[in-house]
Amino acid sequence: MSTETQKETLGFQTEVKQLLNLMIHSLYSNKEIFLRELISNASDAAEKLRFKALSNGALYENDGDLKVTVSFDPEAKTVTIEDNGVGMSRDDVVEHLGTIAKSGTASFLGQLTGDQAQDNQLIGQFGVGFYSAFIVAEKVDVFSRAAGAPVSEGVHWSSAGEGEFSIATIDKETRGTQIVLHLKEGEEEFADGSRLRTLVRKYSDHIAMPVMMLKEAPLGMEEESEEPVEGEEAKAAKEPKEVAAPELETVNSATALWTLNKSDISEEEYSEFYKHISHDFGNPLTVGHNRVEGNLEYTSLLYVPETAPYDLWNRDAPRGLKLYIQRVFVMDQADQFLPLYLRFIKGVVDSNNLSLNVSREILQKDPNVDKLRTALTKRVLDMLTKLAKNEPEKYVTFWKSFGSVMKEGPAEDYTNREKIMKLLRFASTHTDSSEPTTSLDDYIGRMKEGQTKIYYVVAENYNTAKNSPHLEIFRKKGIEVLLMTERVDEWMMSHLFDYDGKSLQNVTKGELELGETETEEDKKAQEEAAKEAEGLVERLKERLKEKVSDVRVTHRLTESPACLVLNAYDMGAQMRQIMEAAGQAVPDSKPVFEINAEHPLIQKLDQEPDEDRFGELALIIFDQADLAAGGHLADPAAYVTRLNKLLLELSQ
Ligand SMILES: Nc1ncnc2c1ncn2[C@@H]1O[C@H](COP(=O)(O)OP(=O)(O)OP(=O)(O)O)[C@@H](O)[C@H]1O
Repeated sequence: MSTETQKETLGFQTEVKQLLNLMIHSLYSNKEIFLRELISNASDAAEKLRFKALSNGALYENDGDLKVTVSFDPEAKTVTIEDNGVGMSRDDVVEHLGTIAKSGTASFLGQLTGDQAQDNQLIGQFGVGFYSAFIVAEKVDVFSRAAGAPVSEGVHWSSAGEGEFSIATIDKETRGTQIVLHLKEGEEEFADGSRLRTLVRKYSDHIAMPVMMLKEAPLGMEEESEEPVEGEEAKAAKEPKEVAAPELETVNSATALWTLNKSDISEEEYSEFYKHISHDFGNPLTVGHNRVEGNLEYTSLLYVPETAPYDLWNRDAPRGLKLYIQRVFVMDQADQFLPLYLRFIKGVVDSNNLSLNVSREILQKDPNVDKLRTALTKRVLDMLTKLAKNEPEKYVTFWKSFGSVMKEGPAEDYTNREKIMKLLRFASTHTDSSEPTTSLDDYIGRMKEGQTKIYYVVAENYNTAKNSPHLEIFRKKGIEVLLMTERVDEWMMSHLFDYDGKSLQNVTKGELELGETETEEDKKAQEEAAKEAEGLVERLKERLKEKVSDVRVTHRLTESPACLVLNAYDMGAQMRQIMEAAGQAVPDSKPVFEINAEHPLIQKLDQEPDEDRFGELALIIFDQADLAAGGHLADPAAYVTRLNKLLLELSQ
């Protein structure tokens, strides 16, 4: 290696240090994956060059034979992964191998607890990558030169993975990147030809780039041709050979997985390819592989991951599919091909309809992109529908990871609204569990005779929802109610009005209508109760006029004395909190106060002659109704004072 100039030592970004630590510990039991990660990067680099060279052939520097080479030296205890891809400039190296550019990394790493089991789970959300080299290496040397840059602009990066790295400028004849791992003590097993071959075949069989290794001659034997040889050729073959330079051979299949027929691909191969493109540790939950011919020609290989990445909520984080055009890699994170609410999908789309001469800007204008997006969206929704139908348990796993993102769907994608609604899952009073397993179709299948609406409640958490006073009458009548507790629920429901001809009804809003599940007798009894309580209602209206828009006798309650009901078009508590937290002005609205005229406390209230005591008691019942539905009192201290006063009086 030529002399090094401009050598300097730099510190890793704090996040890199943390990540390195985490990775080395949590991946130790799966350490061999470093090879997959480095080969993935090398193969990506070669594919990137192929694309760039379409518009600038000089980048090939007369070597268009793209490949990845793996070699080893048992004496020096090294493993080397080399590619002749795009390579990196000095700035690229500092940026890519010294920092983590992904937004949200710091806050993700801030969640680390020091508890290994818990932290190991977290790393699963992050994805592996170059730094996995340090699982097996005590020192890593990277030699790189960007394609097209002069020989004198090579870079040598070196680090022991302990907080800093050195970087120097060198001469590098060949473009691309060479990564030399100096194996840790105890990891020498990797400096072995058959071990490496096995790993390449296991993990990197179906990447598009050939992975080359030196041919291994059988021990103690000259290499022999397998073809039967005759005559002159046979004579020549028997003559002693010059010791030729060792030859490289391709170790993997080197055919991009999605170009094969489904029937020729094993589940394992699908999983390995998923890890190759996603840098995920785990297996995918499900995969969809389709080849479509005709006007719109494409192959898609789409994966649903099992766990959500740490930055799922960052709607600006880069994501999307890997785009290939006529088998040539064009770009990562092509986010034009799926709507945002499907941003968790990983995969590849390979199309024949787009021009290889594309950029992100051109893609935005190409009508074929819209067609592909429509087709791929449908594919994903069909894939999920199939998963829900055939493997409901897996579907619940999916829903727990990505359900809240899917809930952005009905508002974002009007065309597919019905399909998406079919995929929604909720907790429900029917299952008596917080697991989101009930679909709208399940609900409809269990509707009572005469029931025309789908009832739901939105609350901060499962217990508040389940124990909400608003559910009392539903429980009594055996009518199921969906329990919604996610932040996006109220927002989503504000975009949905009906499903399969049944309207969706929030049980805490508007007048309660139970349709034909109510008998004539029920209705008569309600009218009578209302009449009897007219006096009390008037008194309460007067007393609470600052706080409520109306007071009426309820028929929702069987056990609680009172509840608060929102007017049909008012914003619910959850949306209100979200808007307020975002600093938005929220219109003021007063609830309706509904009282259970049969409740002993309400009857006591009715009989209270002292107007002051009546007022105090009314306020307590009002605040309690708010509390029971998960509300946050406007003046909690005043409530406590009133209640204590009452308790004292009672104990005297
Ligand atoms: N062999 C290589 N040739 C060229 N660039 C490389 C190579 N290996 C890594 N890089 C650069 O370093 C970056 C960081 O690599 P790393 O493996 O840590 O992240 P990554 O998660 O693989 O990145 P990506 O999400 O793009 O795959 C890569 O995105 C790439 O730009």
